[in-house]
Amino acid sequence: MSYAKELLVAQLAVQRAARLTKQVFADSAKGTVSKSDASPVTIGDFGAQALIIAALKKNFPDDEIVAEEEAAKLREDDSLAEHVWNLVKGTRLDDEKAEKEVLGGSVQSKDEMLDLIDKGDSKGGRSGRIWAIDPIDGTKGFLRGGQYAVCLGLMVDGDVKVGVLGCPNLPVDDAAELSADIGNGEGRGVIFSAVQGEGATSRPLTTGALEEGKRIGMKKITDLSAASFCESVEAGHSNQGDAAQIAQKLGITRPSVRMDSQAKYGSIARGAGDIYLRLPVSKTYQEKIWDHAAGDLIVREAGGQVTDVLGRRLDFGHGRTLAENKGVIAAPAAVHDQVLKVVQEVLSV
Ligand SMILES: Nc1ncnc2c1ncn2[C@@H]1O[C@H](COP(=O)(O)O)[C@@H](OP(=O)(O)O)[C@H]1O
Ligand SMILES: [Mg+2]
Repeated sequence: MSYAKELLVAQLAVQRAARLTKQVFADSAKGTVSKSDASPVTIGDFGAQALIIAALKKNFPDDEIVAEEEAAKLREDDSLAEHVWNLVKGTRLDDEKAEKEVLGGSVQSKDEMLDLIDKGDSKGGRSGRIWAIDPIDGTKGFLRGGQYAVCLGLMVDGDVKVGVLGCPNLPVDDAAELSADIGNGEGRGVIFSAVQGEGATSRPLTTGALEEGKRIGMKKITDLSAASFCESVEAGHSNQGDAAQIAQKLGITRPSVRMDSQAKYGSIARGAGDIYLRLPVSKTYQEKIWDHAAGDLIVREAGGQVTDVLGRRLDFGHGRTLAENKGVIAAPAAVHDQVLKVVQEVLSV
């Protein structure tokens, strides 16, 4: 089974949505809609979700979609909806042909936009074709002026087949050192992609699918003490104390790099950094599939292994959440077992 068309549509959809988010990012208020500490939201989340779903519905009308946002807030507040609509109708790819022939052109009206946003309400599950969308992953990073990612994955019968991550604030250069710093914005913007069984690639976000991607691969490390690892900026998303103990037991001396969003998966997949740990803080939190689907495939296709802290593969067929998993360990396949063992010692699981 070839997923060439799905990959092309996903890359162009992410490229166009990322373009919308960049406009919001450039604004000092960052389009904040809600500052809720648990899950802040910006107008960029709604706009990017509408544009991605428009492209998916045009090309794959029967596929289901699991997306993070819903339009209820916009339906209650027309000036907010108008604001999002202005962004959505004004955002196109430079390539007119791709915009029209692949993405299906613009959304026709504000009402259509609201309906599209609400098409991301699938329950997910173990059968059929289901897309997972996180329009702005790492919203807290976005609001701080840091890293964020536009994320899209296709699952078929619960298995991720296509993954695309648009990271507007990561360096284009795959050889750049691991850092969450966005500098002055020069040389930034990369899109990571993978298709199951076909490897992972990166290319500049601005050229999107119009240019061949470059193969990426995880760093080959044998000595774990030389590894560098990354984790969430938010202490509420991943236990940083446990991570420090794990690093110490592995003999890692370099401080962890803290970075928001699935940009962490993309970074280690291209060998900028080696290990991504996401260690449960609360016993009850269930990870969301849109926070991991694309990254999980990209890392595995780049030569990595991704499991939870109990060593189980992430189960994307369970529904909208990874209810059957706890935490995430992403590392080069050759050393994943070693890392897992130490994680389990420290967490006593
Ligand atoms: N208590 C918690 N534990 C783990 N992840 C959480 C969490 N609360 C929120 N998140 C998720 O963490 C994501 C960001 O991950 P990271 O810390 O790697 O940047 C958020 O995505 P959004 O920013 O799309 O809401 C959100 O879904
Ligand atoms: Mg997210």
